Amino acid sequence: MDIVYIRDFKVETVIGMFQWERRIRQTLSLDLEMAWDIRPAAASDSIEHALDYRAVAMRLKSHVESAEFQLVERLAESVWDILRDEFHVPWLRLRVSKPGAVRGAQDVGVLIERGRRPD
Ligand SMILES: Nc1nc2c(c(=O)[nH]1)N=C([C@H](O)[C@@H](O)CO)CN2
Repeated sequence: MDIVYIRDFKVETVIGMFQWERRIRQTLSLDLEMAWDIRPAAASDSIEHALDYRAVAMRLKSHVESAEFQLVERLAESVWDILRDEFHVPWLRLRVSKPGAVRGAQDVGVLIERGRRPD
């Protein structure tokens, strides 16, 4: 199985369950691993056959910046919905990190795997 990835993708959004968090924007970091057979793109050398990581990043930036979720869980699932439905990604591993949310920890968050992992 091949992977197209985006690492430490920082996006600002309203996120959190506390009142003070509803009034500010916080920076999240997303790490994505998306299953994709890269051989057709390698053979054709054409973006048409590739999972365009720039297009994915731009779509997710727009989505996350305009979202106002309380939980990182909800945000993670919404990212999977977009990748599955709009980009036809068959399998995703996604880490959503919220830096500085817990004193003493570098970051906290969720790590999910969704979809069917191709062989
Ligand atoms: N499993 C989760 N736990 C917590 C979340 C969350 O999104 N998922 N969020 C918070 C607060 O918003 C926190 O980030 C503020 O410091 C607490 N626990």
